[in-house]
Amino acid sequence: MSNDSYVTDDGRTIGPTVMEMKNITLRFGGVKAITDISFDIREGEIRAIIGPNGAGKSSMLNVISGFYVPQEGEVWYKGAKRPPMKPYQVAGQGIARTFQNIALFEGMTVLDNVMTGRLRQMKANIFEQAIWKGKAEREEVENREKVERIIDFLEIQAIRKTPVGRLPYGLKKRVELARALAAEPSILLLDEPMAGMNVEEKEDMSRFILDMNDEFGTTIALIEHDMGVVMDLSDRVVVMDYGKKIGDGTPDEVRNNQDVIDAYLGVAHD
Ligand SMILES: Nc1ncnc2c1ncn2[C@@H]1O[C@H](COP(=O)(O)OP(=O)(O)OP(=O)(O)O)[C@@H](O)[C@H]1O
Repeated sequence: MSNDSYVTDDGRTIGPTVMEMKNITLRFGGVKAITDISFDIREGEIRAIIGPNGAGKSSMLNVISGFYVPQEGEVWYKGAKRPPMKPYQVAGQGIARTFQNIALFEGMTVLDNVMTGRLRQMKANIFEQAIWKGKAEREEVENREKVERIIDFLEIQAIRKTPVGRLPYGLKKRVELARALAAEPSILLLDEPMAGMNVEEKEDMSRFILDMNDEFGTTIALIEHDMGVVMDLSDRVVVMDYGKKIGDGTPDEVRNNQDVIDAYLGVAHD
């Protein structure tokens, strides 16, 4: 847990701890997917969780987003211990996520999909909308402005009115990112954002993640299988292997960690 701030070499401010995982253990019957893992996420940073197949990355992402409640350990968010919560409650606290298998409304346009990301911010209820049109209209205008800014930012203006189902994979991923960003999350969780992408798409996605963090100050936590892509992107990296944490630090620290090298080369464990 850290209360101080620092400025990175590229001029971004990394703030105090916003989320802390304390001694998390998660079991599925006899299988221990996560064993006693602790780490923190700081405001404004890009934090990656990496590891080989079956390391427990998805399980960890699902603990953060409330899909799984661990048998042991605590999740601390904004200075308070989080009680067991449903995923929608976690989302309500400002933790947005994307999914590896893209969860968009295929029949809806790009614009409408991104607008759904704003639902949490829409305060006027149906009753208020009926008796106080002005408030609902003002809200609608404000939501549209925010959404249009994100659409411009992610360079998807040209496909605003296109049904998502017609888009290629790389663009769908970008729309999903736009929708998550529209929620103005305190933490944005990305589930293997580069999976299934070609080199060019990976480069685009890396750039958007970096720019997003820079422009909106969004705190980003991502899980990724491919070690290469996250090293240029992340401020700090947690490395998991067989459900355990085997490394945690800057990309350089992690790259030179012998346990990490062994895990990625498939060296046998004790
Ligand atoms: N719902 C579940 N039921 C039972 N076992 C599970 C479940 N989800 C994950 N596991 C097991 O937990 C371990 C960690 O899996 P997890 O999917 O979290 O790893 P991962 O690092 O995300 O892997 P990958 O890179 O292959 O997606 C594996 O042994 C997996 O078989």
